[in-house]
Amino acid sequence: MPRRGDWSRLDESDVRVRPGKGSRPRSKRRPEHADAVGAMVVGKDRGRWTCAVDGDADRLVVAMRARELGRTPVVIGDTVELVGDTTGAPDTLARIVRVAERTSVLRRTADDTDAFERVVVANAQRLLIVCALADPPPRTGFIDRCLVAAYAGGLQPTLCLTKSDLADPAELLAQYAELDLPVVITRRDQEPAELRALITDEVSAMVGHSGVGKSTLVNRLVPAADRATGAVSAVGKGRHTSTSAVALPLPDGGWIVDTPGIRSFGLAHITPTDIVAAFEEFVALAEECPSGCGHLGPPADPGCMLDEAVTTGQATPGRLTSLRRLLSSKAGVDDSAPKPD
Ligand SMILES: Nc1nc2c(ncn2[C@@H]2O[C@H](COP(=O)(O)OP(=O)(O)OP(=O)(O)O)[C@@H](O)[C@H]2O)c(=O)[nH]1
Ligand SMILES: [Zn+2]
Repeated sequence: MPRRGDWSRLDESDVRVRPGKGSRPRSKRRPEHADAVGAMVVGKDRGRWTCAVDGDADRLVVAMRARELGRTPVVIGDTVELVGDTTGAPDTLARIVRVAERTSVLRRTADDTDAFERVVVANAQRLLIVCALADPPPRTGFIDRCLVAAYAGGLQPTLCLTKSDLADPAELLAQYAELDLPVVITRRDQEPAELRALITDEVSAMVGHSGVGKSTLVNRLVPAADRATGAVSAVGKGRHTSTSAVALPLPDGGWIVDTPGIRSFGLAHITPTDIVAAFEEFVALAEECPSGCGHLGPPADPGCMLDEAVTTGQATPGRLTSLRRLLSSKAGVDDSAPKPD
């Protein structure tokens, strides 16, 4: 359900996974791959990818990247084609020969040794932003950055507020009321039925600070997590949490992708326009703004037209405040990134 995002500005690595066009002849190997099987990447570990054939969690195959793909990034959630031994029998290894164009991308910020922002999850429909109502206290700065990353990457953001036995959600909810976000509230001692219903049959990526209760939720949602992830990664086992993302199959269909390695999101390439695109009632006015307008309003952007939407009643003041908060979270320094585990 990628509703937003400008796919013409993907990073260099995305370009290569696009289907070839133009006059270059198709690879000679292609007929050989006529029997390739489709699969979804559900795990990644040291040059090996675990793939679910036809998206079936019971048909896991370990694969390597075929040489012809070069260094084409292959990430969790990617739709790939496999050749070779795709039985999934022990000690077999298939080859990934194609990676489909992505419908959404969740990026993390490059670390010090990385020149580029990296896609960590592809094709997820939803970003579950997990935030505890207390212990640790909610950090709206982090939530806002997650929202920006979701809007820009084409994922539907959803707020998942945990530990409702410890604090009342009303105050936090009020801050997000204008965003039309799906919100679910959970607590350890209750079945997360509402959340389960929401994410079944979808691919959801999950993010949140350490200690907010992600593992507690995942164990509730995916009782068989260990079995399904097999050799690739052990998520939900406390301190030994892997730093790479892994997709876990939901019992009634769909996948949840835990992203323990994400400390902050790649927002560097996101423009104010990308964020405004998620706020439909402001889109037309934003086009009348002076070029380069950051849409923050005075004093930063004195010529900004967005206030006009409020004056004319097209938008509520709360929507504009919410939009500008997201715009400044992108512009500002993130002081609320989760610390490494
Ligand atoms: N009171 C209360 N405590 C909870 C709730 N959910 C989780 N906890 C506790 O919060 C602590 C952290 O929960 P985890 O599920 O390990 O949190 P996490 O987000 O997976 O943390 P990392 O593994 O560090 O990323 C544990 O002691 C949980 O028992 C809840 O709804 N209410
Ligand atoms: Zn403007």
